[in-house]
Formats: sequence, C-alpha cells, structure tokens
Amino acid sequence: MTSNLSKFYKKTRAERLAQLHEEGFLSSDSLKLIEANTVLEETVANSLIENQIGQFPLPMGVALNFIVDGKDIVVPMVVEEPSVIAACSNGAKFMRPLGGFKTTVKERGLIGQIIISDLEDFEQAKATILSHEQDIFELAKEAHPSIVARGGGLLSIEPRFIKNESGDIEFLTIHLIVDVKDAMGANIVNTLLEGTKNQINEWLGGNCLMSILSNYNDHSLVTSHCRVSFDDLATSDMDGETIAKRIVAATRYAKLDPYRAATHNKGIMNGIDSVLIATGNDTRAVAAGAHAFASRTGSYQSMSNWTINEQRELVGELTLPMPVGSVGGAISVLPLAKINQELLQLESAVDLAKAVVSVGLAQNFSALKALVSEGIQRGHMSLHAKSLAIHAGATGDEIDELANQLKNEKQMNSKRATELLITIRS
Ligand SMILES: CC(C)(COP(=O)([O-])OP(=O)([O-])OC[C@H]1O[C@@H](n2cnc3c(N)ncnc32)[C@H](O)[C@@H]1OP(=O)([O-])[O-])[C@@H](O)C(=O)NCCC(=O)NCCSC(=O)C[C@@](C)(O)CC(=O)[O-]
Ligand SMILES: NC(=O)C1=CN([C@@H]2O[C@H](COP(=O)(O)OP(=O)(O)OC[C@H]3O[C@@H](n4cnc5c(N)ncnc54)[C@H](OP(=O)(O)O)[C@@H]3O)[C@@H](O)[C@H]2O)C=CC1
Repeated sequence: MTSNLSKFYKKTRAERLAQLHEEGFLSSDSLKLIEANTVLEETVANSLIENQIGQFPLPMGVALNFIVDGKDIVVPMVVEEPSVIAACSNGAKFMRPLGGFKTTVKERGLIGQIIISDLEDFEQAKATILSHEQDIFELAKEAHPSIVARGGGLLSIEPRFIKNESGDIEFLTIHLIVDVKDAMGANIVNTLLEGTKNQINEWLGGNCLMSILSNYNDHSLVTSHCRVSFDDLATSDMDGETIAKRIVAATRYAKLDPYRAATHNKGIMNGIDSVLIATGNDTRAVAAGAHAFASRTGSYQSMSNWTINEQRELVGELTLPMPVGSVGGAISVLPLAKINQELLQLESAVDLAKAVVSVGLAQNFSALKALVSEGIQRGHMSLHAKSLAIHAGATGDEIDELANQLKNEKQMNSKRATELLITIRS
C-alpha cells in the first residue's frame, strides 16, 4: 500500500476509486457505498475540491422560533451532533416573549495585510504610506474593478508597527480594509492585495514577506442581544432568578478559566458552524476569527456575556467577527446553499451574519440553562438515544422503540442498546 499516488488529481473519479481499491485502501463494498452517494452533480463536486472521490451527505434540519430584528426566520442547520438544533430552537423560544434577538452591525469591511520588513526608518515608511493614500486607492481600484463597480472596494488604510520579542519594531504591516459587499471576500481581498503590494513595497524599499487577508476580522463585528424574564426562566425545580444568577456566574467563570471557555465557546460554535455549512460558508475562516476575538484581552475567554438588568431579566450579548457571504465561493455553486438562503429569506450577507450570531447566542443560552439546572445529559442524551439505536443496528420503527427504551435505562450505552434490540426483535 502506498499513498504516493502521483497525478491522482488528473484521473477521473472512477479511476481514483479504482486505484484506492487496487492499493487496498478501499474494499469493494466501501467502493459501492461511495459511488452511490452522488447527491451533488458530479461536475459541481469535482469543481469545488481536488482529488474528489465522492460526497459526504450530512443531515440538515431547521432551528425554529427565531425572531431577529423583528423578523420571524427559520434557520437551516447542517450538523451531525444531536441536540444542537433542539437547543437553538429552545433558546430562541425563550427569547420570543421579549422580542427575540436584536442585532447591531457597526461596519462591514474585510482586512487585508501587506507585511513588510527590512526598513531603515519605520516612522518614515509609515509617513510614505500615508502620503500615497490616494495612489493606493487608485491601485486598489485597478486591481479589482468589478467590486468597485458593485459599490465596494478599498475603504481605508491602516499602517501598523509589529514589534518583536525585544520590543523593537520589526515589521510594518499595512491593513487595507475592503468593502466586499455580499461576498465573504477572501479572494477579492487577496486579488486586491496582490495588485497593490509591489508598488507599495517599491515606495518603501523594504522586503514584502507576503500579502493575505486576515481572518481576525474586527472590522466586521456583529452583536446580537436577547432578554428573558425571570418568570419565563423558572422551571419546576428552580426559580428563574436563581437560574439567571447561575447563568451569569457560569459566564463569569468562563471568563476566568480557559478550560471552561473552550467548551462554552464550542457550544456557541455548534450553532454557528451548522448555519455556515448550510449556507456554503467557510467555517474555518469564521472559527479562526471568533476564537482570536475571544483572546483579544490577552487571555482566552467566553465569547458571550450574560447579565441581569433592573427589570429582573437575564440579558445575553454576543459580539463576533462575522465576515460571511451570500454570494461567491461555494455559496454560488452548492444548490442547497441557495435554497437555504431562500429559507432564511436572506436579502444580504449582513442578514446572514445577524442570524448566525443570534443562533450562537441561542445555543449558548440553552447549554448554560441546562448546565446550571438539570445538567446537560437529560436533554442531550435523550436525543442521543436515536444515534445509539442506529449504531446498535436498529432500523425503521425499531429506532424510536429502542431509543424510548434506552431513555428509561440507568446506563445508556451501546452494549445496553444491543441487548435491548435483541429483545425487541425476539
Ligand atoms: C434538549 C432541550 C431542548 C430539551 O429541553 P426541554 O425543556 O425538554 O424541551 P421542551 O420539550 O420544553 O421543548 C422546548 C423547545 O425546545 C425545542 N425542542 C425540544 N425538544 C426538541 C426536539 N427533540 N427536536 C427539536 N426541537 C426540540 C422546541 O423548540 C421546543 O418547543 P416546542 O416545539 O415544544 O414548542 C434542552 O435540554 C436543551 O436545550 N439542552 C441543551 C442541549 C445543548 O446545548 N446541546 C448542544 C450539544 S452539548 C454541547 O456540545 C454544548 C456544551 C453543553 O458543551 C456547551 C457548554 O458546555 O457550554
Ligand atoms: N483565509 C481565508 O479565509 C481564505 C478563504 N478563501 C476562500 O475564499 C472564498 C471567498 O472569497 P470570495 O472573494 O467571497 O470568493 P469569490 O471570488 O468566489 O466571490 C466573490 C465574487 O462574487 C461576485 N459577486 C457577485 N455578486 C456579488 C456581490 N453582491 N458582492 C460581492 N461580490 C459579488 C464577484 O464577482 P465579479 O468579480 O466577477 O463581479 C466577486 O468577485 C471562500 O470560498 C473561502 O473559503 C480563500 C483564501 C483564504
């Protein structure tokens, strides 16, 4: 067996599968299963990625109960984890009585970096950049005329000094902030950077290390707020004020302990990633920016904030960089991504960004409410039971029957699922 399969990318999908089979990486049965999964048109699947051998269908559901800026929306989510969609729907339901989620967007710009070193005089270099501001705007326009034609293009220029470990300035990094309209904009920005960096470096006489967009996009921050009254929070076992105070305490703890912050934020990204996948967006780009933003104080902390106001309400806030697109990249190529935009009644990329951050906040609420009251497992595991049943080999009606039996078990595990399935079938 060797994975050194030269020019694999030049083969057809059938030839690639045959070679993996011949090399012993794939059995004939696995081959057949991969060949059967062809929901996407072959040309689409083969144009998006390299060495494409098949497709990987994931379940798609909808989160309900969302009101975002006064508009009722149904949110498509693609995710493999049980209880995420239930949690988002549950959280959104709690926020409805006080108006759902209200969002604010200060600006929407994508950051491109031109990184330059080996400069004699950094202050002089910075002054040179500022003296050429108009020239840089012209260069940017020439580098990507079509985004300018769409009303976008270079917004501002921000020279930054980057210091090394000894505290000396080692780099002058020029940030170009670009309005990419409804695209996520990475390709737009990277094209614009490559069309401007050489001339900029010539003016400075330095060494241009690279140019690339930044995923730490604090020029595309979106904030979502929501509120829920103590009365609405109350459960049969715990009064609303206690739940609210415990959620506030849980969030404060997630600001103090990175070990907790990582899980707290993973919960938020459960909701966010699911909507990004459903709409053909780049989950890695958003995740990189979100987690970087969560470290902006110097320590990695909770992305969200929960407080109590004077009206005896729990108030949630989540602010994240959310440079998502409603056109471009895979968005314009994946048929279901476009259908999901219809489901979301999307009118712009900003609409999507607002919905995504609100979903993250709803998921965070439900996770924290469960954690500080009954614990996460009741809700999570009851929905996990179906996965266990399927894993045990249940099919058709057996799945619900076995899942219902598993929910009444003290220990919900695959051994018990197999035993119960044998009983069901006997
Ligand atoms: C699971 C629930 C919602 C049950 O909660 P519940 O109180 O039993 O739910 P309910 O029966 O009262 O239903 C309330 C609403 O929840 C939704 N809902 C309720 N059940 C379903 C379902 N089966 N399918 C779809 N939606 C469902 C639905 O919108 C429903 O409204 P209704 O339809 O009745 O008008 C709750 O316990 C919960 O939200 N738990 C949190 C679960 C969670 O956060 N899961 C994410 C994965 S765990 C994780 O990775 C994140 C974490 C926890 O580690 C993050 C962290 O550590 O911070
Ligand atoms: N670090 C990162 O995050 C990186 C991400 N990427 C990938 O880059 C892709 C996103 O880059 P992006 O530039 O969006 O990709 P595209 O180039 O695919 O999409 C942008 C293009 O969409 C067209 N367009 C149509 N309508 C609009 C509109 N209303 N607003 C803006 N553009 C419009 C424009 O084409 P026209 O110019 O013809 O008018 C524009 O150039 C993602 O797939 C991402 O995975 C790539 C590199 C790095």
